[in-house]
Amino acid sequence: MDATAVHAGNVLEFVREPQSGQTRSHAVGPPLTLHPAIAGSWRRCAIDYSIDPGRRTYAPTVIDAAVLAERLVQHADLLQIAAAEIDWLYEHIAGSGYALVLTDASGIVLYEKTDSTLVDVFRSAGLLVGADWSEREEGTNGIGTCIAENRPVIVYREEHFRACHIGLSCSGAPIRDASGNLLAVLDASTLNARDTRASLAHTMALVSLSAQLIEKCLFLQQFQGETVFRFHARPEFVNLQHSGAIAVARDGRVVAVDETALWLLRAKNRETLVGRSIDEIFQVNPSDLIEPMSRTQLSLRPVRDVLFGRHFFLSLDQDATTTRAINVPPPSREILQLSGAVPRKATLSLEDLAGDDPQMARNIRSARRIASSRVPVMIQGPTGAGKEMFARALHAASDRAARSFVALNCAAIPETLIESELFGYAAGAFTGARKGGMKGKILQSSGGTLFLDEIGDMQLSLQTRLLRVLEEQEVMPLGTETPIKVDLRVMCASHQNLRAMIARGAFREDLYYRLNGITIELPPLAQRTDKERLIREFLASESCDGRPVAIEIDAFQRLLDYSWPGNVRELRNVIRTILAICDSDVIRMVDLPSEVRLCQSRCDDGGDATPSIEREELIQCIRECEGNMSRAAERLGVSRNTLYRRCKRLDIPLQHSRGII
Ligand SMILES: Nc1ncnc2c1ncn2[C@@H]1O[C@H](COP(=O)(O)OP(=O)(O)OP(=O)(O)O)[C@@H](O)[C@H]1O
Repeated sequence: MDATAVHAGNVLEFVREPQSGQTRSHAVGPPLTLHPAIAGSWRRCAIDYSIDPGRRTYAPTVIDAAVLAERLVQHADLLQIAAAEIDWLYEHIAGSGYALVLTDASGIVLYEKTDSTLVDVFRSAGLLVGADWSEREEGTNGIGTCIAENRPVIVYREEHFRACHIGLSCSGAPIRDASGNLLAVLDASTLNARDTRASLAHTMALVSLSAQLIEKCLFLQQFQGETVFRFHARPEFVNLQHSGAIAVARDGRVVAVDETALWLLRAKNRETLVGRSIDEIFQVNPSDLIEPMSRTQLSLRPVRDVLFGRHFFLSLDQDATTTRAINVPPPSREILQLSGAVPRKATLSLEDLAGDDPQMARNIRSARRIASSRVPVMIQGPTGAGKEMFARALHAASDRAARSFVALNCAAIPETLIESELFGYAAGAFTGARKGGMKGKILQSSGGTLFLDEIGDMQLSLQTRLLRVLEEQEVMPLGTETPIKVDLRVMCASHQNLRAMIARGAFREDLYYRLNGITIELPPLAQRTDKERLIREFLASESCDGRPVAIEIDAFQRLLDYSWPGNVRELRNVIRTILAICDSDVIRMVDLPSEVRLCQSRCDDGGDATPSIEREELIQCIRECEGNMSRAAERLGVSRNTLYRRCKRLDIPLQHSRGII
């Protein structure tokens, strides 16, 4: 017998036959309980590579320095992105005894990050730049086995084939290129004997998320300057890590898709998508899609996929042209101390929403004027911009404030249910109806306000019935014949272009005019000039333990510069997450979610549209302060550094002594 895998419960015995020289294995002792990936790897180690599992003396195999230098150059793009992500991940698991390792597709370590106190221990375990962790060299391990299996793999202590590695527990995840080929492996290894296999599942999840993010950044970098669409079933997730990415050539043909896109579209492999025209994947007109979206980059477009007809939101990627220069600058230690925590309000008033954004101020002026009238209000704006919030504030400012505000999201409930939800029904109106019948939303809102969210999703037949209710101010629940008088005030919201829907016959023109007494256009967050105020307010109101919040200027600036495709909702969620995970007194760049942190700030590249209103206001403020930048900064509630950065981003020329030239 040449080899016995005794260190994992006497599972396999490997025997080399003297005549043929071949190795055979057979089970001994308890039945085989190894994970299939580990069992497969052991087989390869024993049979294909003839590795002796018992040898305890160990020296890592390290490739020649010149070859290593070549590989580092070859993988420069990968390294730039991955190093930033690994450093971030490391910050979050620092002190827990882990080494984070990036290898190329052959298992050669290109980058590692280790607890400074454990550097020597991990080095002697072989986790050092240049070491070869292929399965052929080191037997079953988190890196080599991940490469061989081409999937995420946990290798827990005795599951390592070579006895010298059984102190290690490793979680390795593959990083693939845009064609789906293995490019690298990200691995987290620990020598901590207290970690269980179950606890490694959490590490594996973190490592897999980081690997996915690196993949996504590489994908966007590779297709920078080309048309890249991001999509997801939830609008808030578009442009985040969880969204799918599709690169499309000028003729509308798909050039590449990432792993998430495959998964979201339930495609078996890339071949089923690459080479097809985009309209064979989504129900869209390719020319419609690319042109208008590039003009209004922030808009999300609802689409359905051709194969299953499922809803997605699609957006043109805005960062695809900026990811090349991902360089995480050394964090500035300058800190912004914000005022003490402010209690969160359930409903904001129109005054609360006012801020100092000119468009919002106009909206609020219009809203106040018609607050107590029956004038129907149509609120338009991208997802998460605060349409419902605005409607609630308007209701609270009206003379109906003491009565109910009843909301119905026409996109969130099946078409078949909208009718009964809206109009209600009498007892026994249909099979399955509630015993006592149901008071519909229209009746519930009588005397108060009915808010119909995503009105564009209401089917035409219901639009006709709704129109009748509005005209006659009476409703007839299903299964009844007596109309009930109602006192209706309707507000609607939509992120769709209802006029375009009218042109296509998907929305009734007469209903549109009936609902559209005044239009409130909510701007995307990225275009609001009071973004800074909102960030400050969220940092104060979302701080759960009531402590005043402090944040590094650079992190604050990154929050200001991010494009916020999910608008105010996304901002609020991100700040909630930051406050929940930040365990020090100061929020730092590493506490920001990867999508925000890794977005190349617009002030760095200057490539985005200059918001002229912001520029004008800044110039005005500096002039009013006679060029005194400290005073101007104080007046704007920002640091001098932030003010200078903004001037640079908005291309405002300055003279050191007198502010604006
Ligand atoms: N001005 C604001 N101040 C504080 N929070 C806000 C503000 N605007 C929006 N929010 C928050 O953002 C979230 C999303 O707002 P809301 O639901 O009103 O957006 P929406 O435009 O109606 O979104 P959707 O199109 O997805 O229905 C809300 O939970 C609210 O807490």
